[in-house]
Amino acid sequence: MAACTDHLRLQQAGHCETASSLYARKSPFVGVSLPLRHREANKALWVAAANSRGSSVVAAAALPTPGRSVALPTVLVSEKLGEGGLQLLRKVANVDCSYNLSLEELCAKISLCDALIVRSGTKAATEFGCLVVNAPTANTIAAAEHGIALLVAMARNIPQADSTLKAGKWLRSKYTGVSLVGKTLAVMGFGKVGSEVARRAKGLGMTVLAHDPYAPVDRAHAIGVDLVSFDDALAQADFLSLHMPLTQATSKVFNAETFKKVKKGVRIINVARGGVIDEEALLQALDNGIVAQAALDVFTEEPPEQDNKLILHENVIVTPHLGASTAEAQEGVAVEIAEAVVGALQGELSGTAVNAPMVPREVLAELAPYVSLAEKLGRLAIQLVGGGSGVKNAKLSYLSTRSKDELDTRLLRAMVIKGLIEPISSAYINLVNADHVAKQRGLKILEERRPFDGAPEVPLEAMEVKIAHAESKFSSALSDTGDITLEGKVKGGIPYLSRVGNFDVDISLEGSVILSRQVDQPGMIGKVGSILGEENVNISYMTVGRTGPRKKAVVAIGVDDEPHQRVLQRIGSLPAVEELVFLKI
Ligand SMILES: NC(=O)C1=CN([C@@H]2O[C@H](COP(=O)(O)OP(=O)(O)OC[C@H]3O[C@@H](n4cnc5c(N)ncnc54)[C@H](O)[C@@H]3O)[C@@H](O)[C@H]2O)C=CC1
Ligand SMILES: O=C(O)C(=O)COP(=O)(O)O
Repeated sequence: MAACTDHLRLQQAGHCETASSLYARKSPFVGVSLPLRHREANKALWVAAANSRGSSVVAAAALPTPGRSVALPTVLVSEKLGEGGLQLLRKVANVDCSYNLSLEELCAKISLCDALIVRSGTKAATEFGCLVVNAPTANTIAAAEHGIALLVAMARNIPQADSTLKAGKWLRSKYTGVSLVGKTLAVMGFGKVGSEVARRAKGLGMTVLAHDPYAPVDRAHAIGVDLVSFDDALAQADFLSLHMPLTQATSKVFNAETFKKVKKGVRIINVARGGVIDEEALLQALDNGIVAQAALDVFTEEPPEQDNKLILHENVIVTPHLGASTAEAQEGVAVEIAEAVVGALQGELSGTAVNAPMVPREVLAELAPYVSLAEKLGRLAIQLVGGGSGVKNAKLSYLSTRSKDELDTRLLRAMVIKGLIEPISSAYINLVNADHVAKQRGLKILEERRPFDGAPEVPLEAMEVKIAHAESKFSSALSDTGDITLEGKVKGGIPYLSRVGNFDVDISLEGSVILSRQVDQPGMIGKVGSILGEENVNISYMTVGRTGPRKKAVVAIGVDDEPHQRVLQRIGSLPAVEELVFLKI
């Protein structure tokens, strides 16, 4: 397969990241990962696939930064896209339609563009923080119609009869078919395509069952379909039509064991993904008559080898992944994907993202200051780590009136991870890849909600970030449990640091801050202020958090610029100052 070869070549050339290898089917777009890797870390890239399982990748830089704007974006369309979609794109972007690029050309171009639209199958890019969106609905009917077309064509041997007649043979008895009316069709996967197939099969007078562990019973009943177990579906079906996605759970789910459970002479249609069938096992089942016929639009490897025995089998009819290939579907898909890309380029969140949780726009607006707080807490916490203890566990606590359903913390968690990891790595982190990167680095994130009896319109009263069992270069940041502990709040839309370790503070989280622990005594603020004044460092604020009068105090001094090391040493050498740290916010 060309795509695989290209992928291999990329890997051999050392360009490709394993985790970002893209599921490629008809085209060499596996190479997408290469330019992603070589892009500037924070430059947006969006890739869109104009189909239901393919993908579009959106530089998730746009996600955690509400209101971010992209000036004159360039969209690379590297597979044919309907005119309606192109027109939409041209309104907001430079559109480069380059359909027959070599892998190298594609890679060169992609590094200069903001979005890439392809037709089939990417599912990675997560590692690079690129949001993947797709066009999941516009080809549903086309795929369902193709399923029905294959069902009927298979039952009546139409492809075989057609080709033999064209070869001059008039074979009437050889191609006696089977009737559909009264037969049982089991729809495996009762989603968008499966339910449309079911609807149409009922119109053909078939009894339709469906197996789908996640489908709502009501929706099935509304179409007059019973949901049954996998084994019941196999046991009852005269025809099996496959419409589930290819996942870990469905990979080769139709295998030698499965074929032992089917009615002898069952007929199978697959317009989903080749990988849901163990093709070797199907070939055997066809050879020994367990499966009478198969109609396949999709294959494990696409395009398949020319001598593929399954494809050449006389009881198998095939099409080259044509499920979505109607003029209407392609135009619909073009518009659907173009709208998703336009929205994404304008900083909106896509409703069709496949690799990121979707946060509705109104929720995003409400959470915006907390998003900033979360990142800053993470960023400060990591700067407080010292010694060789490492960072293995971070615990995030949300003090809120809201229940789990009412406060979606995924975005906040992602931003804490961003704050924790970005300062210590070259990773670019956003909502898409935060959990992935944390996991990759062995950083465990625990979340906890603490109920708060306050105004329900405030999403979050306070947020706490703890780095568990870490050594700190500022020991006052450690709570009693030995964790680096920071708590923050949002006041008037502005993020504040409200606690450091056991010390209550009140620090607006902007600029930079010098934290010092000292003995609470008269004259200290003046002394520190004079040093900073002499050194021409502008103070934006100074706050004192103390354990009690004349006991320990943590003084936070907001400064506009990073002071010279000498300045910090001068403050640190004041007799009352016990420890000192400079933190960039
Ligand atoms: N041949 C072609 O050109 C086309 C192929 N497709 C493929 O058809 C398949 C279905 O697409 P849609 O209906 O749009 O997706 P969908 O997401 O709407 O439906 C998939 C259904 O499968 C169900 N499912 C998941 N795991 C399952 C399992 N283990 N057993 C049974 N059901 C399971 C889900 O609950 C869902 O209801 C996909 O694989 C898609 O890629 C879609 C369009 C065109
Ligand atoms: O939408 C899907 O899942 C498809 O398989 C269609 O892919 P295509 O757009 O025909 O490359």
